[in-house]
Amino acid sequence: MMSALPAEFAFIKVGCGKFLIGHGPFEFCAQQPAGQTAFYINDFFLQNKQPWIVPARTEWVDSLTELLPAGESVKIAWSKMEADAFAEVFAQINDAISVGLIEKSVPVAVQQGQLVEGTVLDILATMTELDEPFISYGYVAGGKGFFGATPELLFNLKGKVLQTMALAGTAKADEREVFAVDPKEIREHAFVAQTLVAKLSDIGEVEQGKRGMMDLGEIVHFLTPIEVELFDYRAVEDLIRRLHPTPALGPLPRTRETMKMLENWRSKLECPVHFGAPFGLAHDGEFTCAVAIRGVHFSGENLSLPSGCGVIEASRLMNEWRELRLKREAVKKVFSALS
Ligand SMILES: C=C(O[C@H]1C=CC=C(C(=O)O)[C@@H]1O)C(=O)O
Repeated sequence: MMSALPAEFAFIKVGCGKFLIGHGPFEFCAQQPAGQTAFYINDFFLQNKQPWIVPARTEWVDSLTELLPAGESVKIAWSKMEADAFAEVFAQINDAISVGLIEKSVPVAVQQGQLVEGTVLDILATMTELDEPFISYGYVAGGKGFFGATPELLFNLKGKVLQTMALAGTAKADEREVFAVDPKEIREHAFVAQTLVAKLSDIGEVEQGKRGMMDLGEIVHFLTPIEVELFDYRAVEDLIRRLHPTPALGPLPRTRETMKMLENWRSKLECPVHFGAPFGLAHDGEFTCAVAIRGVHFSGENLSLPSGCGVIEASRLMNEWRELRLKREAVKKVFSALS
């Protein structure tokens, strides 16, 4: 029997499937609980010691709205986006690139908002329930949480078969022709694809697909599908640490030092801790892990709408600033109450 969402819940909907809802209270575990349905929810820097979350019970539903209370109207006071802090970080990334410390990093700009009327569940109730290639995800507990619809899969694992993708390079859909031949976008994408292949080549037989385009309506991205036949069975946690963050969300090269730089930039720009983090589900012998982008994060009445952009040597501040807005607008379109 279906029941209203409790104060603590997690959900995921992969592709054209149903929503799996995990109802709290949750049990938090350090290791993947064998043979049980469990969510994997960590922060971006993988600092959560108990990222495995076992719900008290789970249910599959066709639509989330069935579980949500009849929506109240929502009013949000959004702050104006100020470019100063982002411009400063952008300049620091440029400096780090020019002295050869990094080739790429991914700063995040955040629009802050204040919920003046309605609740976060009323926002969730306005979600357009998207199918492939989107993965819808969410986690709410203790008055805090986040939800979104991401186009980015970190990986899917079934037995020894791992599927992943390089997803990077962004344009407005009506600029797809010039995007398709833009050397800066192609290079930015290639960094991600090459890094994924390099990280996977020593643990399996890698098959890299052709670079294509993922069409999300208003936005397009470059997409390279990658499939790997692993030499051995591997723990999910080990694969997450190997792959996350890819240069779609993290620095290239990824070292302790470059991760620290990104941590400083993200905290200066008030990026929510779960933005860009792995969000997974282990169920029925399969593990699916999304990259938690294109969502809204909240704590009480305070909302954050983060978006990130890959910065390489050829990146220009104005273009990146526009891309960040494009990505925010895509989220506002999915959750109409945010706009
Ligand atoms: C970091 C985000 O997008 C990533 C996924 C696709 C394309 C991206 C890009 O072109 O920069 C980003 O790597 C975001 O949506 O906030």
